[in-house]
Amino acid sequence: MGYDEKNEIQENENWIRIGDLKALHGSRILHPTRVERIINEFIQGGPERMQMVSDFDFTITKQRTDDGGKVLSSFGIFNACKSLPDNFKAETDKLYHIYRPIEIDPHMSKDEKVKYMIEWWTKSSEVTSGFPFDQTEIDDIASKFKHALRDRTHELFEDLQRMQIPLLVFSAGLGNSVVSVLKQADIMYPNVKVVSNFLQYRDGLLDGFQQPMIHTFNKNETVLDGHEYYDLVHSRDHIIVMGDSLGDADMASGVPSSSHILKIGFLFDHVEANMEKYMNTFDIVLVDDQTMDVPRALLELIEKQKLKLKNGGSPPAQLSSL
Ligand SMILES: C[n+]1cn([C@@H]2O[C@H](COP(=O)(O)OP(=O)(O)O)[C@@H](O)[C@H]2O)c2nc(N)[nH]c(=O)c21
Ligand SMILES: [Mg+2]
Repeated sequence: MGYDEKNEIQENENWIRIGDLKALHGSRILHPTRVERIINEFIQGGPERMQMVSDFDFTITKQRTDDGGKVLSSFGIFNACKSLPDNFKAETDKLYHIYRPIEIDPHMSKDEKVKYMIEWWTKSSEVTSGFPFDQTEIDDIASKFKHALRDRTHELFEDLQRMQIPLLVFSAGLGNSVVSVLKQADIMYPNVKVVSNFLQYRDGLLDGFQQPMIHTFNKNETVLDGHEYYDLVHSRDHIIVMGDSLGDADMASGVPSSSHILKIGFLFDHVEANMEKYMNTFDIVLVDDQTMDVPRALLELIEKQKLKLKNGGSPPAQLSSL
């Protein structure tokens, strides 16, 4: 059943109009009435019902930096490590050129792609084996990218921590790089969980990635089955999903069907060619927005309402920047 039909909450004097939300003024929204309704549902449900799920590469990191510097992906950070054997780069490049076109092939179905993606991650894991490797190499390179996080990422993570809202950072990339960037940026708070591919060691040598393998098409909450994180969040049915790739929009599939999900998509490349697909996939499309201002504005509304209820009256003045 579509969200519009449910009409669970009533419009009242606290109803927030989407047109009044300054943070959304530059965004593209296909179904504003639906988005307005979800936002109001989130506000009335409060932080206790919220969870956030975010992609890492080019969602928590920027798609474009102020100085034009390239931002490496989590796999890119690993590949830039100096001690990797000579044949490693050649082999991973070869795999990339075979499988990346399949991953983004608009003519192949998702079901057909899955087996190729499993093949890619499996071969990549095999190549990442049999040589010594020290995590400090990743840390040295990752330290350069702690400044490439979207503007106000620190504030967003602080908001989530203060409101005790769990954040799942989902990456089909390399978890060691993701965690390293977040730790060095001092935002790896206890409410942040990274689900990704982590390096595994055997007898002091690399032994591929740990299970379960996270690839482009299982990057969603179904892989959390049996995971302790699932127990923590499965009752939180108000979900903000953030991503920069179309596949990121599915990251919350696997949560109960009654959940209300608001998907925010960051669009940067080939804006005109991609716009229609992004608008059909994400509820809110942000074009070349290198900040966390929109998710923060939503959280601010939720927090403001909670404080208002607590104080039994008006919200405090300092929370009225919207
Ligand atoms: C197995 N493998 C996958 N990728 C890419 O890494 C991406 C990670 O996927 P993601 O976590 O969805 O991040 P992103 O979409 O924000 O980048 C995939 O979409 C693949 O294109 C890979 N990239 C590199 N450099 N090396 C690899 O071995 C490799
Ligand atoms: Mg991404």
